Formats: sequence, structure tokens, C-alpha cells
Amino acid sequence: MMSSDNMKKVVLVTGANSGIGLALCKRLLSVDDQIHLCLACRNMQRAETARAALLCSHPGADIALLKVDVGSLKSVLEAAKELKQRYRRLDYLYLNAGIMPNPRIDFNAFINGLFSRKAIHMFATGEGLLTQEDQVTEDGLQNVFATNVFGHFILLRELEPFLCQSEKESLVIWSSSSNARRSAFSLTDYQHTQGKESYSSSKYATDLLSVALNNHYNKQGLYSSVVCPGLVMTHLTYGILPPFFWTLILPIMLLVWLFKQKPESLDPLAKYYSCTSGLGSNYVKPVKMDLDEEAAEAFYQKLLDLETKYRCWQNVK
Ligand SMILES: NC(=O)C1=CN([C@@H]2O[C@H](COP(=O)(O)OP(=O)(O)OC[C@H]3O[C@@H](n4cnc5c(N)ncnc54)[C@H](OP(=O)(O)O)[C@@H]3O)[C@@H](O)[C@H]2O)C=CC1
Ligand SMILES: CC(C)CCC[C@@H](C)[C@H]1CC[C@H]2C3=C(CC[C@]12C)[C@@]1(C)CCC(=O)[C@@H](C)[C@@H]1CC3
Repeated sequence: MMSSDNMKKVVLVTGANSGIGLALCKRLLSVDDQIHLCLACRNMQRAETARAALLCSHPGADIALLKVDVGSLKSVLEAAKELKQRYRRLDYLYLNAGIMPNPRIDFNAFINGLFSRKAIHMFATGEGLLTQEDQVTEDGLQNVFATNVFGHFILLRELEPFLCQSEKESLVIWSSSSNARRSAFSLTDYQHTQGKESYSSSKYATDLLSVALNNHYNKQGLYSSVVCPGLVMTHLTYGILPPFFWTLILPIMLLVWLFKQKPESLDPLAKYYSCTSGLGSNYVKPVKMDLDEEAAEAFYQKLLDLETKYRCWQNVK
């Protein structure tokens, strides 16, 4: 016989202690307060604060914490080991943690874009406006790629036995972005060591990876989706511009939102955009992604090669 704890759906959210991750956890609990929610965070103090905040709004909620720095392979492997000891199942895996380090705005591009036909597109995607300064991690990987893509990929690979179970389906949901652009990504430099748009590149990589994961794992009951949460005021966006600046440009952003509103089964080649507006409309729109399946497969093979390399390296150390 299964105990009621074994029957509870297990939901894991990375980057759950702030911003979109925390808001997502709150929302998940309000939809189903019978889930077992695991907040996967790199800082346990911030994780404890998040759990306390969630328990304030959902006092009976079943919330666990897991320490994981998705930018460090050692930490990811340890966290996966811990999860395997704790759980027998994993139903939803939200791969949400993400960074955009040292963002800079190209003001010239902004002024030019403002008076061009691409103004709306520029406000919706940030195309051409943002650059970042990336760093190399202790594993020798580009930090943005390691955090936004590869650490999550290794976590998923480690948790494969839980996610691929014959009796039930599991869903992996990636926080992608409308800033994910084909032109920022290159298969020959998929870590983005050369350019200055590591964020955009990493989000495009996420989109490719999700498509490849569906091709490889759907038969085993694992499904992957990418979502675009829209432009949300979080630590990430406050790292680009201070809060008062956002308040100033909010009226322009609202106009963009209004202009783009248009109402409409999970499509593996679509990204799900949040189109919630401040004026009440509340829906998600599937948008076809700008990618092809061959590129997705080629990128997936490169990740598998990198995985093999790093596993050998971990064993040697
Ligand atoms: N805000 C926006 O407008 C948009 C955001 N997104 C995406 O949504 C996701 C969440 O971002 P958002 O909520 O805005 O930003 P926040 O900075 O508020 O949240 C990011 C979360 O990720 C965690 N995190 C960062 N690096 C690591 C790491 N190495 N290991 C573990 N956790 C880590 C942070 O933890 P800590 O507190 O310890 O730093 C934090 O909990 C990101 O993937 C982002 O790219 C997509 C589109 C738009
Ligand atoms: C007066 C100013 C210089 C105004 C500059 C505005 C820009 C900084 C923003 C306009 C659209 C924004 C945007 C993002 C960042 C900031 C802008 C470029 C994102 C790229 C942030 C992260 C995401 O994932 C995207 C969904 C955002 C898209 C829009």
C-alpha cells in the first residue's frame, strides 16, 4: 500500500527563493495545496525566508528545501544524490534559476530603435539593447551557460530514473525568455565565450534543448516545455535598471503590452508566453520558436559530449 506521502505529487523548483520562482511556488500552492514542494536554492538562509513566506500564505503546505548551486557541477551532483535518497517520484521539475550578470544597456541602439519600425519588438524582447560580461566557473565553463543551461541539464540527467517512470508522466518546465535569439547563439560557440549576449544565447540554448529532450524522452513519459514569463520586476530586472527607472518607463511598456495582446495542447515547438496585462486580460499564448530540429539535436549531442567529459573529470578529481 502507498502512504499518502508517497502519493503526493513532488514538485521541484530551482531558483525558488525570489522573483518568478517564488511567485510560481505561491501560485502552485494556491492551485493544489496537497503537493510536496521542494525549493531548490543555493543560499539556505534565503530559502528558509522563502519557505516562511510561503507558509504564511499556505500554513499547512508541505515544503522542503534543497541546497543546490546550479552553476557548480559538484553541487548539482550532490543535490541529485540527496533527491534520490529523499524521494521515489518527481512529477514537475521547474528549471527556473537564471542569471544575467553585469548587464549593460546600449543607449544608442535604444534611441535608434525607438524611432524605427522595430520599436515594439525591441520593447518586447530587448533585442539589440543588452550586453553582459560573463565569467568562467570553477568547472571551466561560462557562468551563464553553466547556470542557465548545463547545470540544469545535468540535474535532469541525474534525475532521469524519477522522471521517466512507466506508470506516470513527468513535466520539465524551463524559464526561457523572449530575449532568446537565434542570432545570439552559435553551435560552434554554444557557451558564448566570444560574444556579449550570453543571456540571449543561453535562453536560445534552452529552447533547443527542450525540443531535443522531447524527441529523446517523450516515449519514456518525460515532456519538456519552455515558458516565457514576460517582463517581470525581479532582482534580475533591477540589475538592469533601478526600480525608479522602471516606474518611469512602465507607461511605455504598458502600451507595448496593449499592442501585443491577442487571445488564442502543449506544442513542443512552441514557447508559452505569459500575456497577462495590467488591464485584466490573463492568458498564455503559444508562439512557434525560431529553430529547427536538426540544430536542436546537434546541440543535444554537444551537451552529451560535454557531460561525458565532465563526468570523467569528476571521477579523476
Ligand atoms: N524577470 C524577467 O523579466 C524575466 C525572467 N526570466 C527568467 O526567469 C528566471 C527567474 O528569474 P527572475 O525571477 O527574474 O530573477 P531573480 O534574480 O529574482 O531570481 C533568480 C533565482 O535564481 C537563483 N539562482 C541564480 N543563480 C543560481 C545558481 N547558480 N544556483 C541556484 N540558484 C540560482 C537566484 O538565487 P539567489 O537569490 O541566491 O541569487 C534566484 O532565486 C530566470 O531564468 C530568468 O532568466 C525570463 C524572462 C523574463
Ligand atoms: C530609457 C531606457 C534606456 C530604456 C531602456 C529599456 C530597456 C532596458 C528594456 C526595454 C525592454 C526590456 C526587456 C528586457 C530587459 C530590459 C529592456 C531591454 C529583458 C531582456 C529582460 C530579461 C528577459 O528575459 C526579457 C523577457 C526582457 C525583454 C524586455
